[in-house]
Amino acid sequence: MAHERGGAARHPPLRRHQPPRRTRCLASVAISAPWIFLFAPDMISPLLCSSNVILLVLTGIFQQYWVHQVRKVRLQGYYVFSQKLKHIARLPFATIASRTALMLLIMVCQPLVHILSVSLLLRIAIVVEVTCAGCFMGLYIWHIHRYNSLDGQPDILRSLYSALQPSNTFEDQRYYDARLSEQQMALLQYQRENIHYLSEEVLRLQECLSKYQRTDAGTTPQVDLAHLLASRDQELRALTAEMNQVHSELQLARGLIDEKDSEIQHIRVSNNQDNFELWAQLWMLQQLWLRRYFALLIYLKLIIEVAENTLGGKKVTVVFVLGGPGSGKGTQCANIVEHFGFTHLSAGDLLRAEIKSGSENGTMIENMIKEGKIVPSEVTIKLLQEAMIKKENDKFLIDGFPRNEENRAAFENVTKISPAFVLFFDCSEEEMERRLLGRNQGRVDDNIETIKKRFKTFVESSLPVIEYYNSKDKVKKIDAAKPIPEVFEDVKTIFAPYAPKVVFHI
Ligand SMILES: Nc1ncnc2c1ncn2[C@@H]1O[C@H](COP(=O)(O)OP(=O)(O)OP(=O)(O)O)[C@@H](O)[C@H]1O
Ligand SMILES: Nc1ccn([C@@H]2O[C@H](COP(=O)(O)O)[C@@H](O)[C@H]2O)c(=O)n1
Repeated sequence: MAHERGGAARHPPLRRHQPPRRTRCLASVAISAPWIFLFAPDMISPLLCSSNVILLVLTGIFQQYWVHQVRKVRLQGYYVFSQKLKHIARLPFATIASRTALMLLIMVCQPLVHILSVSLLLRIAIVVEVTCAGCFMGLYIWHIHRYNSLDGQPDILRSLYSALQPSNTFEDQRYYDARLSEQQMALLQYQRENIHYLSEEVLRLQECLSKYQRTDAGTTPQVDLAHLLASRDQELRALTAEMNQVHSELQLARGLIDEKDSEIQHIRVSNNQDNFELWAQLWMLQQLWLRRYFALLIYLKLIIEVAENTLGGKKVTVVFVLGGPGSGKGTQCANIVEHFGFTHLSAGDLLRAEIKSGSENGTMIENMIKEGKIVPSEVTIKLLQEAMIKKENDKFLIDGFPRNEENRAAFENVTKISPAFVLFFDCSEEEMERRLLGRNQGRVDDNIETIKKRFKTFVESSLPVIEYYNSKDKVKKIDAAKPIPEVFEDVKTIFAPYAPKVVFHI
């Protein structure tokens, strides 16, 4: 962006303007009039006055042309510079107008003027007038020359926002109070269009959000989970496609501007002003696309934010609790629930409940558990999603999940939920084995044969998942070999940010 603008700024389209030859001729005639008309002294004063009036008219026309040029400088985005030029462009006309008025006054007051002859006074007036006008013209030409060698960037954006900026100095105040140029107005118009566009997008977003809202006061949301997730995925895909399209259109616009930049360089030599207009249009077009592009990026960010870590219309916090079998995950989760208000979802418990419910997957799950193997992800994820939706809470401890890479990837893909962190209970196999054999809860997998298989599965499949989250700096490791209360002290430190807020009742 800066490149394009800079490029354009390096090749300003204005050319240096000389005062028309006619004006110069008239000025010389006016200066030499008193001497030309020596043979007819009575003619000098009226002739001087009339030539001055003609000069005034011509300067007026010439001023119009300059003002038009200044407008082009402003349109190009050099607002401050055009403000300076605007005043200078008016000075020659103002000088000639005031001198003409003075000359006419001298003529009218002729009988009262005794100090110097009228003719001499007129000559002095015209010399001063021509000198001043010449100086101002020179100043204008010098400024134009400076402008043509200008390497800065247009200050249009500064002037556009100037009205919104607080100002301290008087100069600033004058600058801010200056009337908005047409270019500024155009940019404001584009901003308005963009705001309109954004508000439409916000409405669309709100519509999307309403789908996630609960429809009754009960605990069960009236929304089909699969449909909800599918439509969210579709929205994301559509938006990404739209953004890609806008991006390619933006590239196209940039390409065109680059092309026109080189043309403008050529035009600068040939003094063709038409393509400058084209450049201005392209610059505006690029601005439009850029604004649209950024608006889309913001929109995309919003959508992603909405899509991520959302379930049944609510933002959820998920903590994965991992560790070897018997490391004490379930024991500590119960404490966390009590102290920090989380909902505990044990993948193993959900699978065991599924067996008990007599579901068609029951036998398969039971066999997998007996073998210490990991049940296919879709079964476990479905159970977890259902459990999460059923609960009112928005803070979940997911215990014993993800157990392998497939579990992890599938959960993130399907739910778009990533854990706030992973709580890892680190314990030796000897200690875990001792605890499992002493658990005495009648579990089919708490026998030495299955325990050995479960340890193997943990090392081969679950540890890589912990490694994965560790590489993302998400693992909080706990020494789980310590006694239960000591382990919980460490756990408490980690969960301190999730402590329920103390409410003071008056
Ligand atoms: N820090 C500890 N010190 C001693 N015993 C513990 C400790 N933590 C838990 N235990 C005991 O070890 C046994 C297993 O604990 P727990 O069920 O919490 O482990 P787990 O990690 O959830 O196991 P699994 O993965 O098999 O479900 C329980 O009998 C429990 O009372
Ligand atoms: N994500 C999971 C979690 C558990 N399993 C199976 O359940 C068994 C018991 O799990 P615990 O967490 O209670 O120890 C486990 O050995 C697995 O067979 C699973 O498949 N997937």
